[in-house]
Amino acid sequence: MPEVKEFQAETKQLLNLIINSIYTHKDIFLRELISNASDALDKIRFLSLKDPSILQNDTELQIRIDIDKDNNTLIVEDNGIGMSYEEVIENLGTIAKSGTKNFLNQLKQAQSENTVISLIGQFGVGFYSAFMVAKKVIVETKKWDQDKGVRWESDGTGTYSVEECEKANRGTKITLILKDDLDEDENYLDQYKIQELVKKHSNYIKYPIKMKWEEEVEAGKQKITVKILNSMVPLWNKNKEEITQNEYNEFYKEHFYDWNDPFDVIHFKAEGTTVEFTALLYIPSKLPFTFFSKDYKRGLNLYSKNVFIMENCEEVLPDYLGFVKGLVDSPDFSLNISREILQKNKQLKVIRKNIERKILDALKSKLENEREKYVEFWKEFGKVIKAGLYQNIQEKEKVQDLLLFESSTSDKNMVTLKEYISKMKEDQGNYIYYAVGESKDIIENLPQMESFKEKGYEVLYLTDEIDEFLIKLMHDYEGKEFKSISSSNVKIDEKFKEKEEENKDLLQKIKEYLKDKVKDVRLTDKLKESPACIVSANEAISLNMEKTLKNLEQLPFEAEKILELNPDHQVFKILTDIYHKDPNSEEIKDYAELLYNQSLLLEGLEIEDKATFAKLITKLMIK
Ligand SMILES: Nc1ncnc2c1ncn2[C@@H]1O[C@H](COP(=O)(O)OP(=O)(O)OP(=O)(O)O)[C@@H](O)[C@H]1O
Repeated sequence: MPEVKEFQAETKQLLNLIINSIYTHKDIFLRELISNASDALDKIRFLSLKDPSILQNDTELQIRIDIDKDNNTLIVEDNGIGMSYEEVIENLGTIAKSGTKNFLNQLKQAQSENTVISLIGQFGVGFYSAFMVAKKVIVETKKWDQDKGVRWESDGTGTYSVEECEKANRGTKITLILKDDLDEDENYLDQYKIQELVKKHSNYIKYPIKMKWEEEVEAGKQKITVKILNSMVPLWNKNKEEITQNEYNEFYKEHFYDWNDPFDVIHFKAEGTTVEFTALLYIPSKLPFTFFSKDYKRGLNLYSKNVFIMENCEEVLPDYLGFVKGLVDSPDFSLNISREILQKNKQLKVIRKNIERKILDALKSKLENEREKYVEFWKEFGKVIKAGLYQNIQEKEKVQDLLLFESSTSDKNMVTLKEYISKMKEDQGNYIYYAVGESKDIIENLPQMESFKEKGYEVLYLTDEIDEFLIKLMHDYEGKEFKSISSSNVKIDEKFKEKEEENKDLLQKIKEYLKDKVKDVRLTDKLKESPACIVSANEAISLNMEKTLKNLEQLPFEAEKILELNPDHQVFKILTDIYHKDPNSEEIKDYAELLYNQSLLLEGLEIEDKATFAKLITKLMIK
């Protein structure tokens, strides 16, 4: 006679909730049962390492799934370690986990199904999840060292029965008599559905998961074979030496939905640290087109001993490396890890740190050893890395050496900051000079570039909108300060100070004419060929930043401008002549307008009064 026993009070409550509150996510029951079977196989395999004879003649460790449509049942069976009578009662009648009470209290207060699922996810209901899909569950099990088997049966509503039984083979057979009201997409008697679930959640279980497979070979003729549903050996658990580049690439394309081969593969095992884990990471070669949209999912997939547990876990990947794809497998992850728990998890922080370092090392190595490939990569992902660095400027030290720039002396391989400072001229001072503009061409034609070229100082070309914001935030590299060539206080030579003094009155006059347009009019020694340029009076907001911010409608005011004149230019000489003849000459005003507007044009800025500018040019032409 079977013994009828009550479930422990907590188990009863839990079962009640599972049966009555969960309508979605039911698929995971199969993963839970397969994972338990795999654990049971691990245990017997472990014992057999010491004493192979305990396997007797049942040596192929495996999991079998059987579909019995006639009886509406699904069976998951293993030849693992099995359970004794006491163990069955202990394991399948109670919840031995600490925190059960607290968990159940929270569960009772949960308002929505999502909260219930999330809580259950955190706690892990394992075996009991079978009751999400089954109206009755029968467990027949035989422990490896026992003669008799045990049969356990329950409908999940309060009691279960347990009795000794005859069972030929070692291991556990779980029979689910499926609920009658399952949805159409919950057809667990369909071989394709089961195959899909196994592939999705348990593909890398290391024991074969076998199922009878029916196929129509000819019209009306069925063939039945036994199919192994899972691929078993996860690529990431193989030795690196055994994996070809092609295998790595195929795995990437299959799992991460990319047509292109990855730019780089990083595969490593971390042992001896506080957390043991294996990571297989891919740096794509092309930026996904959804990357900047909210549809793009960052993060790595998590596995625990080959069992898939979560997609796109953001916690293991720093934000600024969000384009990296891949997975992490750690025996330390709980199968039912939830997002809430993840955020507080210390192990994940360790993993994240390790992963970050490996990715940065890989990128650095590409930069050093395969420069051309790295330049290609940079052209795709540079913006992302810069944006990431901008948001986490505290990461500066780690990332700054990965940055590449075009510059006045670089070739197609561009230049790193390290290379820049190694080439600095002795009389250049402590400055890394940069120029901002929409393109290389525009920058090269900036009047301010002239004297830098002459002096042979390298100038970084900042052509991405984010560049100047980033550079300003970085402030310096290895103690060398970033300095814009358009900055109003860049002085290459001090000699011209006297000249400024000599021409004070003229400069004042021009300033009066340009009243609201400029904050100041000065002389500069930055110009060679050009008579004048415009710079920003404010170090914090340059003219280019003004342009960007205006486009984003982020800036309600204009950057204050300074007009700088080249005292060695013919135009300036003419101006001084006019001024000396007649300090109130109208012509000075015309020149002031022309120089100001011409400088705006060269900076790529709008001329405010185009008609007057055109008139002045005409006037000049017929003079
Ligand atoms: N197929 C099986 N073979 C042997 N023992 C099993 C099997 N399935 C379950 N058990 C035993 O029942 C226990 C309870 O299983 P359950 O799935 O509820 O929790 P768990 O596996 O310990 O935890 P979790 O599933 O949350 O990781 C297991 O720890 C195991 O001892």
